[in-house]
Amino acid sequence: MNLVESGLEKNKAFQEVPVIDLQNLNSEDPAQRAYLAQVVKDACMRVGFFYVKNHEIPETVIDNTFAAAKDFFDLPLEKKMIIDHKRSSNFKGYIPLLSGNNNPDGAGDVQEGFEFGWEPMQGSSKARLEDGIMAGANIWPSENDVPGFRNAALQYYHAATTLGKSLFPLFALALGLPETFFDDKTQNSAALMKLLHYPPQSGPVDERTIGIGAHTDWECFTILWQEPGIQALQVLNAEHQWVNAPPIPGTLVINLGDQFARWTNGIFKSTVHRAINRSGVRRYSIPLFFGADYNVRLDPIPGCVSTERPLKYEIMTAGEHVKSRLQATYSGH
Ligand SMILES: O=C(O)CCC(=O)C(=O)O
Ligand SMILES: [Fe+2]
Repeated sequence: MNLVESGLEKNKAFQEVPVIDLQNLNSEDPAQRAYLAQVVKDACMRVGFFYVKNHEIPETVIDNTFAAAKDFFDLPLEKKMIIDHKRSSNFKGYIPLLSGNNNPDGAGDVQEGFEFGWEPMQGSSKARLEDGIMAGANIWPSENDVPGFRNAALQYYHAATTLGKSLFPLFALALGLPETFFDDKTQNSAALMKLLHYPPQSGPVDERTIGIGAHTDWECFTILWQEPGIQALQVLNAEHQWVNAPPIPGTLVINLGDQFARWTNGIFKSTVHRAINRSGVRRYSIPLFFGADYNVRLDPIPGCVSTERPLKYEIMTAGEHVKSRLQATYSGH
């Protein structure tokens, strides 16, 4: 069965998000890697979301970043506004409550965030290729206000992008491509990371004003850490039911975004999701959006276009897509 045919077969509504064990991700045995790729392929075509265990981001790195996020969001608003994302190029820095609107029918997301992109660990001299239209330095809160924040956030960023890089060969195998297919398209770790804080919402909640409104992510895939013990994330299935994706201890969520949907002409699903915090307490999450290098054109991958499945998307570069989505989300509403 070719990719288009198996994509059509998978249109049944899922009822839960599968859990995938990454233990054999770097196995020497190609049969083990091929088996893992089959499991991933099913999740990508049917759900667009899966949990991963044995992801190898150390627990201490997660704990330190979680603690740093809490310290940052606890700062007085005027300190956070010094690094308002509107002052930076490409929306780096602090994103105040209600300033983003992921769902165009919504009235603003009930979350505040801090967003940044690649930079070397302090002390490293590693250089980077040009980011073109997505270029822009990170802006950080002062070290006096949140000691250790920058270092903790960068540790997590580098651990998560290492995980992200190691997933591309698996996605390539899942698409029937050589494992190295994405190597030259993902040299730069074009990944944006966000720390998010969702205040609780109680009583009758207006569907237009929730933690993060219904949306798809924009890059190839997202690596999402959710605070343990708090249900908030929901994923939309083909029957328009919201399926809960609660945090599962020891796992991260991986969800596909628009760049993979565009590259595969919709065979890999960029699934709609949202988050609502009705837990009564604050909730934190950490998404890292891992994309193709910003100058890469998202031409459809061989085998994903046919007469029954004509090209669905206008072709653009990865950076053009991310930039246009950022502008739409933060342009005021
Ligand atoms: O906080 C979450 O669980 C989801 C966040 C999300 O979907 C996003 O930032 O794109
Ligand atoms: Fe998302």
